[in-house]
Amino acid sequence: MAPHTEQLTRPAVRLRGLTRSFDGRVVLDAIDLEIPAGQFVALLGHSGSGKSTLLRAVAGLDHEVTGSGELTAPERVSVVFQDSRLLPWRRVLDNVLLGTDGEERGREALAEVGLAGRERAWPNELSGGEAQRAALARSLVREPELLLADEPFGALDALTRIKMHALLRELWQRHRPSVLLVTHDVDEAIALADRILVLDHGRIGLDLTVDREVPHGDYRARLLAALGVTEDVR
Ligand SMILES: Nc1ncnc2c1ncn2[C@@H]1O[C@H](COP(=O)(O)OP(=O)(O)OP(=O)(O)O)[C@@H](O)[C@H]1O
Repeated sequence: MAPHTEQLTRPAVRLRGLTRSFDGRVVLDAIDLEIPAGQFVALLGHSGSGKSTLLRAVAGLDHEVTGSGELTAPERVSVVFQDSRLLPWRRVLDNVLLGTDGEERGREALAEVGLAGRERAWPNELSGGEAQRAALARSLVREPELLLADEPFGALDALTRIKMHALLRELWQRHRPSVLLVTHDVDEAIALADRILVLDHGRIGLDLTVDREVPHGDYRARLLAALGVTEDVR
């Protein structure tokens, strides 16, 4: 394969045999995974199934991961968490720019997330949804090849969450990073992702490609079944 073609088709993330144990308890059990460049992947699983552990490993935040194989991730990675993690003593624009230069790009990123005019606000003057918008702007400014998001909308009310879904999907379409989104929410996963993984007993139990033409309900039933949840309460 020509080097150029190889670069275009090389996966953004590649895990081979990724294993993680805590006190002898295996949480990630020899996981193999490839995420192509530009793909939007959601990671579902029960509480405690290891979703955050997997995300932290890919982010390079876990230095104790042992694997029989490899863990490859792009150089430019941004991480968004459930709380915005804005520094309270810096204004919104300064938070967005932290560790970078290019004020103009910071202003543009704030405008992209609907926060034009709030550059000089303090983080405690923002609502929860606005703070998460600022966190998205901070991640965008770094033009990440990979965006890792750990329950980024988990603390938001239902209406704000719907707006944030639309925003994230729009930003992804414009910038096309690969995305790995950790979520508990089956509907969020279907609304946003092109591929949904279910983590179960340390392994990827289901790897589902989402076709936007197929009704959401079809995926919902399969995902709930994979998660061992039944909706029939009669
Ligand atoms: N630093 C740690 N030390 C010990 N055990 C840990 C540590 N981090 C995670 N674990 C354990 O690993 C398992 C997976 O945790 P993880 O946070 O990855 O789950 P999760 O799927 O993200 O859960 P949730 O959906 O509740 O956030 C849990 O049993 C947790 O207690």
